[in-house]
Amino acid sequence: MKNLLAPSILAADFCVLGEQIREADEAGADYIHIDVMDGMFVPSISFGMPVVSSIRRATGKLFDVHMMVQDPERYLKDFAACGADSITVHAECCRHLDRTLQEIRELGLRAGVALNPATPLSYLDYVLDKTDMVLLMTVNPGFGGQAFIESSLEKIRTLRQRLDAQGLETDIEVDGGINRKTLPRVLEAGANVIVAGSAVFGGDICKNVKELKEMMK
Ligand SMILES: O=C(CO)[C@H](O)[C@H](O)COP(=O)(O)O
Ligand SMILES: [Fe+2]
Repeated sequence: MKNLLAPSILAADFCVLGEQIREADEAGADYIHIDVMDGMFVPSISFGMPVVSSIRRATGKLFDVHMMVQDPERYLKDFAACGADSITVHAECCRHLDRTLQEIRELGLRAGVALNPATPLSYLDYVLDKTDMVLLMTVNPGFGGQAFIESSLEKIRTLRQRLDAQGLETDIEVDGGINRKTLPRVLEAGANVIVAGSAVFGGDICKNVKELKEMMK
């Protein structure tokens, strides 16, 4: 499977957001990871549709929208209209996960399901055929810059084994605490879409993207 790097703009300098996204794009980022937080499912509030529309002008790279939002089905059409290419919803937030995933695909987007660190993989049992990507949170969602949760490794490994056993090439995305130390470990466990916030935007963006991409070859 192809390994892909998805810099999380939550860690960017919002004063120069477009420029930093362009820098990450030109250095070789594959996706742009966009964390939408509602202050309900997670304590923090980040940004919404107007910001996504604006930054759409900065890059043609795939917009990977991670919705940390209660009842996210309320906003699917809006984010599709703003330029999202992929929408990932938390299983913990959806009363009708199967329907929500279908709606995302009907909008012509890639559909993702996110699981918190404490949420079991069994939440995926009956929706894998409607899921393009599983996002395994490797920190508790809500903030950037947190430490990687070790038990995630076994969860990634188990999920990859289950997908392989079913002949599925579903992407496994990991999000939270990914850096030069944890990256080789999550890749080895079977993750292939790598979100990195502080490890990309904390410091020299171009150098960080290039080094992380090199480690993913
Ligand atoms: O979804 C998220 C937080 O809920 C972010 O994508 C994640 O925290 C990335 O930040 P870092 O790489 O600094 O941990
Ligand atoms: Fe995220």
